[in-house]
Amino acid sequence: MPRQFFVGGNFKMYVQHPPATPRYLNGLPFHNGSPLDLSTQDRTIDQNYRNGVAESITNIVKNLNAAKLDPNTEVVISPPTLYLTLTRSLADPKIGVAAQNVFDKPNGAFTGEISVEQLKDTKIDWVVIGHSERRVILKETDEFIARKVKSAIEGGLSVIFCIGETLEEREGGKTIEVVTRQLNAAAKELSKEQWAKVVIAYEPVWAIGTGKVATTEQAQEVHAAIREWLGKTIDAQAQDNVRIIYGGSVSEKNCRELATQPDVDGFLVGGASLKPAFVDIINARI
Ligand SMILES: O=C[C@H](O)COP(=O)(O)O
Repeated sequence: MPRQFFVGGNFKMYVQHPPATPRYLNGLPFHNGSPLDLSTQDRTIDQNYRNGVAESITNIVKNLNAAKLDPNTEVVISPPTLYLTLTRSLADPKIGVAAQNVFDKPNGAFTGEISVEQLKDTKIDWVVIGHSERRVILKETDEFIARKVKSAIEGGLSVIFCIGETLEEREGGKTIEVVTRQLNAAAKELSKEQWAKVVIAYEPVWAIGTGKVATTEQAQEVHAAIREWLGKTIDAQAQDNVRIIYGGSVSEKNCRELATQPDVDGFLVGGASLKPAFVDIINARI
């Protein structure tokens, strides 16, 4: 059976439409691990904040509910934690909702964390784990991420498991080595059957939020290598069935060509998922 096309929308911590260039850390523009020149700051973020985050998320979800979406595409949106229940209550039941993070422990004194059970209790069925913004900025390790993937699946969640190399690693010819290391960490924790609950998101860090999308050839090459890894390390069923989606500056302009690649089973969209053009990306195959 062909793999169902999958499009995830990661709203990150954006308050509405993302700024053209930077994201912010400690009040400073921050971009893929490097501070940015303050003169590039896009001040629309401040204006958007005054619109109200709940209001903007409500509008995004209502637009999606009203849009004509490809019925063959699975759609999952991922708002900031505070807005998960609002999003779940508003979104059409056929649209999935994902948390952007979860902790690996089931219960206890872990200030600021959220558990798998708490997500399930609020009808959240998906979680994004291993995003490079958490790997790079918050220093999450392969092993910690793998434990979170395991806890999430054992608790009944499905996982969008993000992997990908930095620019330095790509330029050093280490892309496959890096994604293999990230995948191997998860393989140590998961049973073969548990891979059925995983969507792998290949997101080259140098393409995230930069406007620099991987070429179709670059994306296909890494996706094919991941699929080969699934066959060799997990089993033939995982190789055939696990969806491998691409993330990194996906837009309504580049999605159609990327979607023609045999091993690109969909997208994880950041900035563009907050814009009306997200519908075009969901409909990339029609
Ligand atoms: O989770 C989504 C990815 O980080 C891609 O973000 P982006 O589409 O803003 O480049």
